[in-house]
Amino acid sequence: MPCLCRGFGLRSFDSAAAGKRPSRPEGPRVIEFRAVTKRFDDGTVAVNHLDLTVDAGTITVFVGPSGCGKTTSLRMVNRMIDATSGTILVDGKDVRSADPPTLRRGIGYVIQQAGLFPHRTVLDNVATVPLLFGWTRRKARSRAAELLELVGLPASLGKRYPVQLSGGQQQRVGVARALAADPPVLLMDEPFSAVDPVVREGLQDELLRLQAELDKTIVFVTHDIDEAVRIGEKVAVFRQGGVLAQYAPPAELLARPADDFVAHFVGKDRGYRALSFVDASGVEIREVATASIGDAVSQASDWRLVLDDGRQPRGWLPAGSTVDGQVTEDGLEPGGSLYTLGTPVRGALDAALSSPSGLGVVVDEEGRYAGVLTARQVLDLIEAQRGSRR
Ligand SMILES: Nc1ncnc2c1ncn2[C@@H]1O[C@H](COP(=O)(O)OP(=O)(O)OP(=O)(O)O)[C@@H](O)[C@H]1O
Repeated sequence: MPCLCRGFGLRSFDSAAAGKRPSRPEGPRVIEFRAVTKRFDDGTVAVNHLDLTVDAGTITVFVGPSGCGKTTSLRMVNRMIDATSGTILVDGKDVRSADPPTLRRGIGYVIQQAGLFPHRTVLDNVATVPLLFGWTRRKARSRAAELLELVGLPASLGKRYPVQLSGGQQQRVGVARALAADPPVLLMDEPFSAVDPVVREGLQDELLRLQAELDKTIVFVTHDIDEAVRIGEKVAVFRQGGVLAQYAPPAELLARPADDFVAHFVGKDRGYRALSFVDASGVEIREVATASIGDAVSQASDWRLVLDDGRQPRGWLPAGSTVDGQVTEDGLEPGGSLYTLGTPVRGALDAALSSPSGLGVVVDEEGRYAGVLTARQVLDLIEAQRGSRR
């Protein structure tokens, strides 16, 4: 998908709104929690002495079991909840020194099930904040249309009401609405938890793509560790009582959990999942005999990979099989997963293990055959990398 955000970044928004609100720094902002505690009136300690720095321009994920203080921590940043003690700084400024509406103008907020206004069209939902800033209706709607495009929604959906959208589409609208003021900080509270796993993965990819273009400081709350390690550059694992158990990049969390609680929380197959963060560029791929649909192959003495006209893999011709005449789709065994060059080693291992020939098929970014590799090669690489870390 082409970059759709060019030309309507912060500057264009500010200039269009010139005179309507004070200017503010442009870059992403750092968020610091310093000894932050939240005790509710009934005595519940939701967050207990939290010390944590969210780096500017990163996606940081708060994860942990239900009731461990993730949402409370998030809401203290935009002062929907005030801390009992300690300090939260956004770009070095104590959030308590800002009045909440002004503070929230620089902090987008996305919640589960999008929280859209049901009686407003999709376009008007997204245009809400620009209208609050005093833009004309026409200009606000045109900005909203740009944002819908940015989050991958067709313009035709703008006229619908939220109830007429799928869950995934509603979430995209929620993200578009939160981006409308081009805030440097984005808080996202379980934004994708109400949609099915496939849609959810698409939304996660979309968020990563958006972030690569927009460079926000994003704090993302989830109770799903897989989501956390997929999108987080750093992950904060909370335990009951609002205590921070570990704060680390995903690879470190999986490889070196701080204690039994974190080890249990990140899951029993964490060793395998950690392979998502291991570079596979050291694996040497090799050639294998190939054929095309329609080729005449009298006797296949070894596994042969069958490619289509565009050199994309179609399946395997089993070793020892005798083929009379041409290679046809019917004579093929379905291939395993494909490993795309330049992606993590987990995909390479999966390609080898899922291939009927035992040879994992490697493709380039366009999906064209590039070579094959074995599980043994991948395991040797993993061992070598472990050895070099010791
Ligand atoms: N207004 C309140 N008054 C009293 N206790 C509260 C209040 N809001 C939240 N809590 C309690 O604070 C603790 C932390 O709640 P919080 O919503 O931050 O957890 P969470 O980790 O986001 O949970 P979940 O994953 O279930 O959303 C919980 O024990 C909750 O019951």
